[in-house]
Amino acid sequence: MKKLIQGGTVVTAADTYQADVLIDGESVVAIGQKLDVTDAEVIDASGCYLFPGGIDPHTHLDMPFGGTTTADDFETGTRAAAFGGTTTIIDFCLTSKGQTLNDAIKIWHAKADHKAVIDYGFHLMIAEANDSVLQQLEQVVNEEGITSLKVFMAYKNVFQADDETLFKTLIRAKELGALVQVHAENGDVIDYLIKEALEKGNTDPIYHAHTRPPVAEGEATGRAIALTALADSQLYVVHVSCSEAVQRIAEARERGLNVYGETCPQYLTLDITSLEKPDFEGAKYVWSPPLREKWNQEVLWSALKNGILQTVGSDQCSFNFAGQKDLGKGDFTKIPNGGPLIEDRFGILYSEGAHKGRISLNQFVDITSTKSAKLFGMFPKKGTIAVGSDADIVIFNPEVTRTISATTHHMNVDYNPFEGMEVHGEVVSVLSRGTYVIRDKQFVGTAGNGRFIRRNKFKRP
Ligand SMILES: NC(=O)NCCC(=O)O
Ligand SMILES: [Zn+2]
Ligand SMILES: [Zn+2]
Repeated sequence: MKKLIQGGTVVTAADTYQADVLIDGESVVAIGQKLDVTDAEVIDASGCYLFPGGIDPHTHLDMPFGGTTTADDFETGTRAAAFGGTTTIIDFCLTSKGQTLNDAIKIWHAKADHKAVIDYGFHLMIAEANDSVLQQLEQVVNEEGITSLKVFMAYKNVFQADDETLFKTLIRAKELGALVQVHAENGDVIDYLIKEALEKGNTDPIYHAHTRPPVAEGEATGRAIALTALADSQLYVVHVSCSEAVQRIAEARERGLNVYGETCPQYLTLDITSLEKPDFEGAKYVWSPPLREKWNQEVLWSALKNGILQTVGSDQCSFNFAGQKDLGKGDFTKIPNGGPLIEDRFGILYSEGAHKGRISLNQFVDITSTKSAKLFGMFPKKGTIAVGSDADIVIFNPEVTRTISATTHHMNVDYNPFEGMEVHGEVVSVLSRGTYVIRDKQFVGTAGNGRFIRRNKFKRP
């Protein structure tokens, strides 16, 4: 049966207007004032915004990391994402040296297919760029629809790749029409600083931050940009945390380079002091790059507002405090890096961004949905509310305030880094390709209903 959403305010990256939205099957088929439809289920959205479903461009679900595996898998993670207003995620498919890319992708499909409750795509990690891998990439991009490739410049002896690998990946990506992503921190320098800290007996969580200084992020960001310019390619810097990196991206964009950047809710709202919490609680706040001095937050907000950074990803990478984060008691290097954010990314951006006037309502949509759809080859099927687009729609009540807590969140993890934070606005219902996933704040979705998205090649937005 068709669905007619009545009385809501449609918000896209470009416009805000009152209209009814008619859905037939998986798509939006009409938008207009007082649509005259008799054979549709009517959904009353009076007083609510209708946002395009959020697109989270950065998640790690069911990922082995730091000697353990993330607490959320594709079922719990995508369910929590839907509760928070996200209808599409792009997860990072890991690879290792010697493994064929196809084998790695098969493993990631086995984790996701039959489990995801919302749509999903994959980015592909590049561990090495030998002739075989570079040749296999043709099939990955052209047939699998995996059109973004990730190179880690940090995590020495784990994921870190060298500059040759990054440079070759940039050149191949340009040939094939893929976007290269980097985790930009200087892993060699960090490795040195870590050894020095441990030798001095500095083992508490705060030393995670002290051994990963902003200059290590700024340097790697600048280096990745320089290699991108040399390769005449395209680059997306993930989880930008500090002014040093923002400056490099701003300069690159001013020069007309094809360079984009993402930040995350934690860098916009939390700061380095959280790592000093007593009783090892600082471990809950261990991300790489680390939380920074508070003044960086306003730099990041204005970079979002001014279009220097384009997206906000959750970098969802959840580990329980008990039994996982505590692997690093007595040695901060053993704390699994990452946190649970897939559920709160959208809501925090609305509340701290649009509600507080740091970004406009349309920018909120652009940053949480539209730009990711454009950069990652899904627009206009995803990322907007328009005739012909997938009916991925969030019905959002801006009038309510609520408090974030691990006791009420839906992620499979025993803490929430934003515990006690009051946020404005609440997701009421979520439709994924025309089907309810969340209805009146209750989960009504089905594991396996999420569809793998073969994405289009990179096109400069
Ligand atoms: N960011 C983080 O601390 N964990 C997830 C892995 C990564 O993105 O580097
Ligand atoms: Zn990273
Ligand atoms: Zn990540």
